[in-house]
Amino acid sequence: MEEKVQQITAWLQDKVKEAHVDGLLVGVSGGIDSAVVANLIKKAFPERSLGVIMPCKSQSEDQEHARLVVEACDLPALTVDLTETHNVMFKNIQTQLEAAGQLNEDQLKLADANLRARLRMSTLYTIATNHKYLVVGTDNAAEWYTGYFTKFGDGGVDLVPLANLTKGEVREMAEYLGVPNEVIHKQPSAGLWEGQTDENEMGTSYAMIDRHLKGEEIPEEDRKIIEAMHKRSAHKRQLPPAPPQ
Ligand SMILES: Nc1ncnc2c1ncn2[C@@H]1O[C@H](COP(=O)(O)OP(=O)(O)OC[C@H]2O[C@@H]([n+]3cccc(C(=O)O)c3)[C@H](O)[C@@H]2O)[C@@H](O)[C@H]1O
Ligand SMILES: Nc1ncnc2c1ncn2[C@@H]1O[C@H](COP(=O)(O)OP(=O)(O)OP(=O)(O)O)[C@@H](O)[C@H]1O
Ligand SMILES: [Mg+2]
Repeated sequence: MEEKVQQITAWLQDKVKEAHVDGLLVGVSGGIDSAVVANLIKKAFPERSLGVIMPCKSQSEDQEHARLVVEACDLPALTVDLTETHNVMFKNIQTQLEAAGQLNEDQLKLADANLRARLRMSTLYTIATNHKYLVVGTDNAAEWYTGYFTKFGDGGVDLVPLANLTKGEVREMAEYLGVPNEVIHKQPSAGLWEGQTDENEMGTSYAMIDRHLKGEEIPEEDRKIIEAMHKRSAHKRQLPPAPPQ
């Protein structure tokens, strides 16, 4: 882990130099992935890194955990509450759809959730522009492979330092970096709706995805779910297609 942390830290420093920017920032949710990235950007740029905490109807426990994370690694942090912004924007869109007779109730929860992720992205880029920093993403190999992120939301970032680490390796790195225990041991959740956990929504577990990524045998049912997610999300890992010339 020591070597991996050093490699990623050096890579972050190279990327900032190449981009001629001044530093790095990350959205800190109170979950393990952003906790690890918070520690890595602080190591890479002790004086030029920032955490942004963006509650959006979030559970207060998550906010507490986010604070614990930034305090434990001494990362300066800003809090931007997006609850009101989200309410106003989502209600406005919903009203127009309703008036036009086009509202699809079945998609409401997902649309609401993805808007939160995209408001966070917009907030991070606004702050990044202000500071001349890059936006650092938190997707790990399991999320990247399955496309378990919002396109142009939490997937809309400049660098993805954990993209080659399985969820298990992220956990190991979190332990090595001294991420608070309560953050390491809670259920992974995107916090997109009440009671949501990643594993409930996906219908498989990070342990299974990790094993599949390492080339190990897993039950056929899990393999099918994972491969279907991978195929369905191919567009998220590519640039938007344009017609041939
Ligand atoms: N073939 C294709 N070619 C080009 N574009 C295509 C496309 N198929 C869909 N699209 C576009 O992509 C959109 C669907 O993708 P997207 O908007 O991402 O939405 P979608 O993949 O449906 O939902 C996002 C998923 O990521 C999860 N998530 C989100 C945020 C954070 C986390 C977390 O772990 O923290 C997890 C969330 O719970 C949900 O399951 C469609 O609305 C359409 O615009
Ligand atoms: N309330 C929030 N404040 C700031 N950033 C957030 C918030 N919610 C989500 N994010 C950003 O979106 C990313 C994606 O969320 P995701 O749930 O995958 O990661 P995590 O919360 O760090 O870890 P876990 O998967 O274990 O919950 C977060 O890592 C973080 O960068
Ligand atoms: Mg989370």
